[in-house]
Amino acid sequence: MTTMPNIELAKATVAEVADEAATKVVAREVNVYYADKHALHDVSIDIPEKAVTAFIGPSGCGKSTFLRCINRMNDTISICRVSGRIEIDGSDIYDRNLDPVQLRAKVGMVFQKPNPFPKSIYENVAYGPRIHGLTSSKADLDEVVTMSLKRAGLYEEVKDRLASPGTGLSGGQQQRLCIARAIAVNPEVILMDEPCSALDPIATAKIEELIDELRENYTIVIVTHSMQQAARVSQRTAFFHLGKLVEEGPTEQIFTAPQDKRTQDYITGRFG
Ligand SMILES: Nc1ncnc2c1ncn2[C@@H]1O[C@H](COP(=O)(O)OP(=O)(O)OP(=O)(O)O)[C@@H](O)[C@H]1O
Repeated sequence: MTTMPNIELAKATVAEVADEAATKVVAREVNVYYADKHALHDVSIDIPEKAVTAFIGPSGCGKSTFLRCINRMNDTISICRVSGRIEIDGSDIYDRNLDPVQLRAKVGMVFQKPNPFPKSIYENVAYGPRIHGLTSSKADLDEVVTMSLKRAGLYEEVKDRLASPGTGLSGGQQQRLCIARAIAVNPEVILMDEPCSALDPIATAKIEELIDELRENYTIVIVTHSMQQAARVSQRTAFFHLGKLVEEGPTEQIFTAPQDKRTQDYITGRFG
């Protein structure tokens, strides 16, 4: 049995959440190239609905590259080429007729560094619903903004200053604003690329709590450098190494009884 010191597992176990959940995202033999560099090799994985899946692994192993495949953010990198198949709810997201802008509303993304628009708190959240035509009146839009800020655990802190700039908030509040912005367009999947790496421990703890709450309504995939964080927030964990998905499974199993020696070496701190 392999154990990490001080590892505290997520409150909801896989048995309670992921095992019973339907599969939301299916990836089969996904390969990614940046020009001639083969960055991701034959990645196949099933990601369960309404659960948190963590991607872990040493720097440069391809975690972010694979995350970006799930909402076609790699399309924006000219030298990047993706092959294989990724389905969400059974539909091919690389279908030529599919509009990537619509896809990215359904599959929202939260980045490493909070990146609010240089606009008011209200406008940061209202922007997406407005451009996607999701609301029919100002009252509707107000309701979506309020609900999104509440779901992101930020409303109480900002309700009296919705017209103030989003960039004036603390780092942790800005990251929750970015989560509210993603939520406002009714996503089904939220991708988070190291969402706490620029935050202090208190702001990090708040985001982790929020991730646990959001799990009830959304499918969440999080890239993290912190194994403790993966253990605390996720029900499933996937370990990547040198562009390959080495092993994935219930988080508890990955951290206590990994099948592959590379996973074992990584989680016990032997490399990475
Ligand atoms: N835009 C890009 N252009 C060229 N190569 C890239 C690009 N993005 C990533 N790569 C390369 O692809 C490989 C995988 O990178 P990726 O950022 O996905 O890894 P990662 O596991 O997320 O790393 P980290 O933990 O350091 O963020 C690396 O070798 C990286 O240098």
